[in-house]
Amino acid sequence: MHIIRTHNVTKCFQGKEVVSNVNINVKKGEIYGLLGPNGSGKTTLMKMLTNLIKPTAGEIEIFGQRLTPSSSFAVLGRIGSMIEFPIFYEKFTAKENLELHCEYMGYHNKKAINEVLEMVHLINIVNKPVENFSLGMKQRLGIARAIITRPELLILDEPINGLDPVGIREIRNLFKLLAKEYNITMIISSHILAEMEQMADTVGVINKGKLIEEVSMEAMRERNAEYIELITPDITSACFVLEHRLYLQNFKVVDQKIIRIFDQNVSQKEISKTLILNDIEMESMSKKVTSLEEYFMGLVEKENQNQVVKHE
Ligand SMILES: Nc1ncnc2c1ncn2[C@@H]1O[C@H](COP(=O)(O)OP(=O)(O)OP(=O)(O)O)[C@@H](O)[C@H]1O
Repeated sequence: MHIIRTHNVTKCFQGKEVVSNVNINVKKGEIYGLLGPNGSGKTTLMKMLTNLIKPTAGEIEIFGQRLTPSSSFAVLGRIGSMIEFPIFYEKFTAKENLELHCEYMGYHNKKAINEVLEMVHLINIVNKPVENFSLGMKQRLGIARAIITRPELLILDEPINGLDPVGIREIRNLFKLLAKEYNITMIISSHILAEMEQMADTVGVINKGKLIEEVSMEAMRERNAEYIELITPDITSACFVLEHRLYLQNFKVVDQKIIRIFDQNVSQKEISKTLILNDIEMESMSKKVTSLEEYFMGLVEKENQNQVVKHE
């Protein structure tokens, strides 16, 4: 079941498209990572999901219902969000800010405030005015405010901004807990691939307003496997030997001379010995790995090149 689906959602500012025909599909209970460089349209998309701005075209479906200005109140009550930098009443304490939020949301559970402050590790400073908070502390308080009413869906824009490495780890673990124990669906934006890698179940890659890939992390990791690259002028015979002498099944010819072998249970030594025995010439053999980073950079660069070609 999908919690969010967008259908060709588009947003223009002063005639310029900053989000173009985006179709995302967020499944119930998953952490969906919206990954893209700065300025790629992540915040704008999230603002549309939370009804802060209206799409220029396209439709948004949340909890199976079309998002409209009139239907939105009931829907938005089931969503917790933090878009851009969280804003608070600076003179008020963390506790008072959360009390005000609960009042506004009609959520009356006195215990929830301490529980949630504990979850984001702010319990020791509940009575300090927010104006004394660092960016990271405000970010944690923003997360606390987003989760306090136990929403079914969390929409968080760059939530780890301003956190130090320890803070990042704590918040990451909190998100995983919320997804797993409380079955909260989450869409989280970031420009840091490594962060998404450790958290997300599905990743949507956005660049220049366009969604260029939506893929499960599991499928991603499979693509990311190590392989042995073999360069040989005798590709047909080499393939024959790999298949019928070494009984390999998972290899791919990538060009006239190059074979990539993804089978993990064969060594380079074994391959070269068998090729030599079968009189097959070999130019080189090496172990390689495509990192996720390379893969995503490749995607973004390809998209950028396509646009250059289109403009020429
Ligand atoms: N209200 C606005 N009026 C005009 N242009 C806007 C407006 N809001 C955003 N933009 C432009 O839309 C593009 C996408 O911005 P957006 O903030 O959605 O990107 P982002 O991926 O969230 O980036 P960042 O991580 O830097 O916030 C940018 O070029 C930005 O300048």
